[in-house]
Amino acid sequence: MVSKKIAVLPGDGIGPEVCRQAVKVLEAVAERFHHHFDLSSHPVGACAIDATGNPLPDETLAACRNADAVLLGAIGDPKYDHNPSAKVRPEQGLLRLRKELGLFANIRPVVAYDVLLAHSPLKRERIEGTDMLIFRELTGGIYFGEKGRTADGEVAYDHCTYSRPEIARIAHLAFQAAAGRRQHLTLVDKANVLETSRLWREVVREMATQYPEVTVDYLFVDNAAMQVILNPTQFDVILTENMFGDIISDEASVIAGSMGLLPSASIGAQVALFEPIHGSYPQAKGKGIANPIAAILSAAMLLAHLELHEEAALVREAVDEALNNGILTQELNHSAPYTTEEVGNYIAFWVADSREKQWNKYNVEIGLSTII
Ligand SMILES: NC(=O)C1=CN([C@@H]2O[C@H](COP(=O)(O)OP(=O)(O)OC[C@H]3O[C@@H](n4cnc5c(N)ncnc54)[C@H](O)[C@@H]3O)[C@@H](O)[C@H]2O)C=CC1
Ligand SMILES: CC(C)CC(=O)C(=O)O
Ligand SMILES: [Mg+2]
Repeated sequence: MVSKKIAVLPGDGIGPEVCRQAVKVLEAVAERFHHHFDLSSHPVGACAIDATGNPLPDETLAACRNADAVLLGAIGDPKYDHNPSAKVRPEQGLLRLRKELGLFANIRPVVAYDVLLAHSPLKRERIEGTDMLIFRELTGGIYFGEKGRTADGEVAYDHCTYSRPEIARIAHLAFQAAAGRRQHLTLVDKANVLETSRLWREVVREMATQYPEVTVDYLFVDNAAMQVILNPTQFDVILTENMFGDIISDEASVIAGSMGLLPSASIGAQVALFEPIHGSYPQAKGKGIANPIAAILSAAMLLAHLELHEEAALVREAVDEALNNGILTQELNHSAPYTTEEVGNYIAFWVADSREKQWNKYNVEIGLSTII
């Protein structure tokens, strides 16, 4: 039995709906394994602005610092997206949270599920077998550089800066991951144009001598954007800066079949945070159509981070079971879609119950039930 404090930040739009399913699955894990998860909910994003005027209230940040792990839904609201002059924005809450917690590495696994190959608009033979890990730098680059306007408002700027230590710390993680996988790392940059990208290349090239077993490729981001959907099986670990990683990973979700399938882990020096790669998908809010699997797989990554590997494997197994049995939301199951809640219930039930199910199946298969 373990006892863990998990801060839950549902956020905006579909965030609360998908988070609820992930929490249900964590509760099923706690029940199954007799763990104690202290799950507390805190506002971030637009809902936090509405309640307090601050997209990251002090209380929320303190709860995250105090927790063993953080689970986040998504932030963002059209009332800010459609108001470019808004001074306080939901995204500032998430960016500040990442910075305050020192979450410099965002890890986004992308796989092509056999059972969903037909759901991707991409050709089956191109994507079959895809298994890549994207390491996206998360606390630097253009998202965090100085931004502003000239006095007359006619010129705007967003500065992109990277330091050698900022690049080195995530590059080490990516090399280590590659060493434990298929020993292949691709740095995605724009070194033909950007000075920051040239520094990324320099650092990675030097570091490569420390990881002789890892083959390193260098790819310009425009070419990478094409290669990721043209020939994704060539990639093992992709390492890239903040904005390129944001864009490339949304694109890569087409391989899996839906944005609603891709989880992520953000790690750094302190507490780690887990969130789906998608946003608050406001068009779907309250309709019960959002896919909760990205959030549930983020919870599985959270469990693995807490060294609860058997528990994480069970959640992934339950997700596979849902995929294999067509227990899917409408973007993946057009003919007989399940709701967000139904998919969550199926997975949580499977987690809570799977051992008995396997045991019963085992009994029947070897005839134990007739012997005993
Ligand atoms: N980490 C975060 O909290 C993020 C927040 N955002 C914010 O979210 C808001 C909406 O941004 P968008 O650009 O529309 O991106 P989005 O990721 O919310 O939605 C883009 C599209 O992806 C699909 N999608 C997303 N989540 C899905 C799910 N769970 N199930 C099925 N399909 C899903 C839908 O087709 C949707 O139209 C904005 O305010 C934006 O700033 C965007 C990205 C990340
Ligand atoms: C909403 C942004 C701050 C970031 C984003 O799109 C992401 O982290 O995927
Ligand atoms: Mg994004």
